[in-house]
Amino acid sequence: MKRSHTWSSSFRYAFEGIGYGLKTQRNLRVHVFCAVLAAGAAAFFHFTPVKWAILLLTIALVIALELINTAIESVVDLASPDLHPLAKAAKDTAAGAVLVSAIFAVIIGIVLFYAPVLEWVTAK
Ligand SMILES: Nc1ncnc2c1ncn2[C@@H]1O[C@H](COP(=O)(O)OP(=O)(O)OP(=O)(O)O)[C@@H](O)[C@H]1O
Repeated sequence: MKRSHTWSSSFRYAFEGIGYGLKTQRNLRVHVFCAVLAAGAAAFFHFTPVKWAILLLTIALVIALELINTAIESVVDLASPDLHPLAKAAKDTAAGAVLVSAIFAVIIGIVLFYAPVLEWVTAK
């Protein structure tokens, strides 16, 4: 395959990868949906720049790990179409990385939103 190293082609391939992930991975679509909801709520509660930074970093981490997980799944399926304990280990640990980030994202979400939601509910 001919390889090109221009900036525009690198971006295009990266966006093709994101598109592939969105098309094939339901979990990635769920993460993106939750990220949009969280960003909307952050705008509603007028998050400070620091809270925005924490929220956006958390969103980026979960989505990036989901994309890496998809990449690992593809490589494993290519390299080991038959069952193999190392193929299982690769897929399961990659999935574990996504799970760890998702669990901590929920905890961070609670920390960030608890006070403003409580204030909003009690002010009504
Ligand atoms: N080649 C393999 N050898 C051994 N175990 C495997 C192999 N492929 C998959 N598995 C096991 O089956 C599980 C499910 O794999 P499967 O390929 O169905 O889904 P996935 O690609 O890991 O995830 P997703 O459903 O998000 O695409 C893996 O987590 C792993 O435990």
